[in-house]
Amino acid sequence: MITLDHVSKTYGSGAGAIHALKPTDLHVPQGAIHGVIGLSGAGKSTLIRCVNLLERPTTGRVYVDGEELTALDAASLNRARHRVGMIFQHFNLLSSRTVFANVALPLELMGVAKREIRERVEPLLEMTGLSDKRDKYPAELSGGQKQRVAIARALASRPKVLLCDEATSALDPQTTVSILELLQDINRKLGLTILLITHEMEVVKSICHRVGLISGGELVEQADVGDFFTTPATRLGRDFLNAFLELEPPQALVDRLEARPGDNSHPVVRLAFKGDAVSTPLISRLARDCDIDVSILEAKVESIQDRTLGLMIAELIGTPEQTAKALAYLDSHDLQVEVLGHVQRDA
Ligand SMILES: Nc1ncnc2c1ncn2[C@@H]1O[C@H](COP(=O)(O)OP(=O)(O)OP(=O)(O)O)[C@@H](O)[C@H]1O
Repeated sequence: MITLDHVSKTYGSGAGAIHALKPTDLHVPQGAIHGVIGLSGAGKSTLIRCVNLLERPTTGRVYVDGEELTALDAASLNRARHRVGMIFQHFNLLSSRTVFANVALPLELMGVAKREIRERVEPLLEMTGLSDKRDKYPAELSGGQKQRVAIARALASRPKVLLCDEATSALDPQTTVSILELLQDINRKLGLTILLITHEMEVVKSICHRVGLISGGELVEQADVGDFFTTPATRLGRDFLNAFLELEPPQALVDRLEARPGDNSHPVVRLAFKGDAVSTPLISRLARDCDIDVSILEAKVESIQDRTLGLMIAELIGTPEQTAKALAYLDSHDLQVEVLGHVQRDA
């Protein structure tokens, strides 16, 4: 439904040029909810704004619903944009128009007759839970209600694709949940394809099917959400996941961690179990088979959509030979092992 073929965006030229988006390929199939996550300045906004050509890409081609937008003249692009709705972090409503009139605006601009506008806007207000707010002005609404108006307005032209630019970043956690549920509902009921950008893992975890991680203007990894939350492929992906899961070793331990093993030190490991490994008594087998002690420092189990993820920070206590055998044992099983460092036993 959305295809980016080597799309890049460079601001400025010469020595001062900013390569906000390096040549990027992306495909979002019909009906999918696809997230793009990244740190501030990574290029998220640039990427999403290239999809509807709010930013004209420097190179590459953009296809939506089988049509190459980058090949269209201004009038055809204007028509094609009706198939691409967009919502923004700060809602972008017209303060002088009521809720009804804000939602009706795109239809007025398309020249739709008044009666038909009414027939199309009323069900959208109902779907977004705004029927009793139809005559209110944006200033009289909460942030969540404003975003609902923006969603209804984006849907007015019956788009095939909805672009969400940090749509929940200005909302409190509870309102965020209700807006994400609305987006999921719309995706299911209307089969609408959604591309969203966010810096919040919670958003990706809640509603996305697939996710891309963007860094320095590059999509550095793309994965199904279940895989991204269990086995991120990049260091940055793991950093996002660890920050989200809040599974960091206690500071007192971090202060004692050394990069290299010492005479009487033991490895401290972070383990991520997924699938069957979560319910396997791996740690007791590890202790038995490798003849070591395992001191569990932190542990938790998370549900990520239909997957279960177990996480643990543990110290492996034994002789260097025993702990080396234990690490090899862990490596040979279906889990992710990261040695965080080594700690002196008697320190
Ligand atoms: N119009 C512009 N002119 C020049 N540089 C720009 C322009 N827009 C964005 N940039 C630069 O491009 C890079 C990517 O910006 P972009 O807004 O896409 O990042 P982002 O991931 O959306 O960040 P944030 O989450 O902070 O909004 C940044 O270095 C930014 O400063």
